[in-house]
Amino acid sequence: MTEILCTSYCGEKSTGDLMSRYVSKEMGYGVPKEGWRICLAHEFKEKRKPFQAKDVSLSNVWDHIGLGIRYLKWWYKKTQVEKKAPFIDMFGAQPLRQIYGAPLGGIGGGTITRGWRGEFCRWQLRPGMYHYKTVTANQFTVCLRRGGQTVYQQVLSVERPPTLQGWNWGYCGEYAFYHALYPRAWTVYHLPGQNVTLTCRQVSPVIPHDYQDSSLPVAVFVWDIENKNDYDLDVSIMFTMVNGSGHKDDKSGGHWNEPFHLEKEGEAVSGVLLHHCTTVNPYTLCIAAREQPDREVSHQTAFSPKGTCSGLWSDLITDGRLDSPTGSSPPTPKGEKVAAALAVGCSVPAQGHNTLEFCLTWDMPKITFGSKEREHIRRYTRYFGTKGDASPSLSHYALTHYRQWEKSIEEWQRPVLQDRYSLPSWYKSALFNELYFVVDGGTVWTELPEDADVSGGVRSEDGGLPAQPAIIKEYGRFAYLEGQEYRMYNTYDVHFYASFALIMLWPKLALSVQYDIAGSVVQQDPTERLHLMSGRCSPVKAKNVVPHDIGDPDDEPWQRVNAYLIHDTADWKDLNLKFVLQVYRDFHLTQDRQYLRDMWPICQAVMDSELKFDLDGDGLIENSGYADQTYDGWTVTGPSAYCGGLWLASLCVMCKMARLVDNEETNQRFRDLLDRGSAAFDKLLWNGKYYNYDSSGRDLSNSVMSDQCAGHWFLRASGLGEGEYQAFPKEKIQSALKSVFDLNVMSFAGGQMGAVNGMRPEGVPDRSSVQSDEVWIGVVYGLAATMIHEGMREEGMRTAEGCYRTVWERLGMAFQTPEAYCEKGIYRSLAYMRPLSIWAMQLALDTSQKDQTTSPGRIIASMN
Ligand SMILES: CC(C)CCC[C@@H](C)[C@H]1CC[C@H]2[C@@H]3CC=C4C[C@@H](O[C@@H]5O[C@H](CO)[C@@H](O)[C@H](O)[C@H]5O)CC[C@]4(C)[C@H]3CC[C@]12C
Repeated sequence: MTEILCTSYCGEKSTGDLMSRYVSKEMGYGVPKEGWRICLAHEFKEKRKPFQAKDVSLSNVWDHIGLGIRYLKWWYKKTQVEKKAPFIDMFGAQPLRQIYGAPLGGIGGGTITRGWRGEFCRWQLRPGMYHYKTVTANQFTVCLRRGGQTVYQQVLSVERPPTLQGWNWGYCGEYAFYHALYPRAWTVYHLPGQNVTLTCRQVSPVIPHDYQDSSLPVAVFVWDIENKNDYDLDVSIMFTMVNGSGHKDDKSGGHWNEPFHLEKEGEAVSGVLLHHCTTVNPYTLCIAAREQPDREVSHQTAFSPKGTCSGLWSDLITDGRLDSPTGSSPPTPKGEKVAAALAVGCSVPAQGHNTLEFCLTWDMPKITFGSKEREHIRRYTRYFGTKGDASPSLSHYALTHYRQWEKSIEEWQRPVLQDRYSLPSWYKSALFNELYFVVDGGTVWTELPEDADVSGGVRSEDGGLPAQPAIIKEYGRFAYLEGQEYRMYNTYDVHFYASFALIMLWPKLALSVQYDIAGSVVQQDPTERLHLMSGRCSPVKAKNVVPHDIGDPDDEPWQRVNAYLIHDTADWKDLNLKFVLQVYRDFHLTQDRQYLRDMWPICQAVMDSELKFDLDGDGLIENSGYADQTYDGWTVTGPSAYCGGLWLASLCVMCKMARLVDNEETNQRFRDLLDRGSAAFDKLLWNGKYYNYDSSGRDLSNSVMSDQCAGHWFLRASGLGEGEYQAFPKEKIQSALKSVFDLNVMSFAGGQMGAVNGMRPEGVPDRSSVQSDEVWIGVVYGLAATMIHEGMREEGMRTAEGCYRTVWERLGMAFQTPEAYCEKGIYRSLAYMRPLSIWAMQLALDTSQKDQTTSPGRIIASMN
């Protein structure tokens, strides 16, 4: 135990590494202690590559040749014939860019990610479709004036781009650092030789349990200026923004800019609207500032962001303000781009401080997905309308409400940051910063159309789902991608892990997702299609099974589910069980009885479907000899620790739910299955130390799987796992977790990289498949949560710490945590959903701290 604590302590130094090039002593204005901090001059030494076909080991090539050929044919048809983007592009994986910081914007209105060096570099305005492009002209520039003379003017960027040569680039990164504690981030710039420190605080309205402001496509930038000189200064900050996102559409012509001023309720804002007039999904960007008597706001409606761009530079340098012409700019001719600038100035007394406030908003109220079949209305339109004229009022609202947002954010984060359970620093950063994916997961949050019928008019015999569930009507529809590179919405086997963030922070959205999945369970799509792994054709969606995902944003999500076509997931063993387990966990945490009543028939239906996987009738399901579960590249045969464990846990919660709905007969039926299934599980899989990977009897069936206790994890997260609702003997779970800690964690990569998915008992990673020697960060956080539930808190923290430090401090993958990495060289699928499971650790910590008598509903309420 001592050793664990020591390593953990020493590990804290890693943050120091990210700051080793920082030369200033200034620590900025109001920057919190906890979070992810990096000097703008930092360079990550290790440069990893995305997993490619060439990385498949020789021993695994044979198993994948068929898939490889079929994928290639499918890819060719998709990209060259249909001219569409494949949902997974094996030949177009994003190279690793070690640049990302916290995204801007609330949930589901589109996102613009800024890099930690300040660049505007990752765009998701078209719903679910990412576009990675740094727009050079999008910058903040500072102008310092003393006694009516400009003494310093600098673009706050360390870049020295080949364009815009009339601007003063190349700010020295050693004088600045970035600090992220999502949903806020700070950049502290000390201005060398000027005795001035600027702190830019970036605030997005991502507020737990708030279903209004959290939907707004806005972000605020608050600039705190500290003047440590003995003389007064006039300071202006200029915000420049191109009309567009660095996409080729920016030059398609017809875009125009327009200055505006809006005054209401005694508060005024002004700025520039940048109308982006594309035929599909048009939008308006807006840069704005709060007007105050002692602040001067000025603008440049339009400038061309090419050439040297010296005009704008001299405009500002002359008097610290911009020309401020009236009237709109003409529409851009084809081939030309346009940009706008907004400057705000104030005086900062000697040894004093002052503040400037800007915001960025984008208004794309109506969206169509790739198929363009239907129009969807974004959630925020409920409050700001669908006309596309909301930017001024969005800006006004953001600039007059951001303080309240910050208050709520601080109240929510305080108990964790204040170290209630002596939590380590890295964990506080991980917990909040990993939350970026709820917003930057290609997330859409829409209104349910009046004519929509979630259950497709299909009712099960004993009642079934309402056509328009009240939760979806009131709280809208929510979808987030499996990953920015794995473009499928609400991938359910993965959401199982990630769902902890939603159920703990926005429980209504978690339930809304469940209603959509339940609606899809009762539907079918008999269209036959080829599945790439098996090479066989089968229907797109079978009835009474949980879908893999609810569709591809480049097609028509919700309407056409199961974009994933590698396997026929109607035959997957984990999806149905993951639905049942989530239903009960959600009920336990929300105490929503209507939800339980609505989901109960669906749970029964999917459990009945699942029962067909118990071919020998021993009460335990069998895997089918291929990768028929979330580890979709790792073959599993016969009863297995992972799916068998999920099955037993599901039987257990079915008993519990049967009791709650007063259905004794069903309780008995599942109790009988549970008794027989547990005995079979024990007999077939327990080896005295841990549960074997599977019971195939292959050489590798006794591999140690890091995720072998997933079923038990969910029982514990649901307040079960003991007494009447115990599916696994306590001592066996503890022994299994200890084996995983000793082997998958401590015997892998020096105990510094989390838990490898599969480990051989002799201490070498299981290399029998393309996924067994990977580390899945989201699985590791779930494993850590299980350890915490079982009283192995030090081990859990140590396990999770390895992943955080690897991803955020060593590999430069901040705000793009991947699905997987291997010990050396490669990673797979950047910006992935599963790591949101870190919130399961928080639930475990909360649960283990709370008095046994505390009602579960209060765990969520206390996060509120
Ligand atoms: C003949 C060549 C030398 C060999 C070529 C082989 C390649 C074409 C394949 C080798 C490995 C395959 C990939 C393995 C994993 C994948 C992940 C999967 O999607 C999601 O994965 C999650 C697990 O990470 C899972 O939980 C989710 O449910 C899935 O939606 C999609 C396929 C693939 C990328 C797979 C593709 C083909 C190979 C690269």
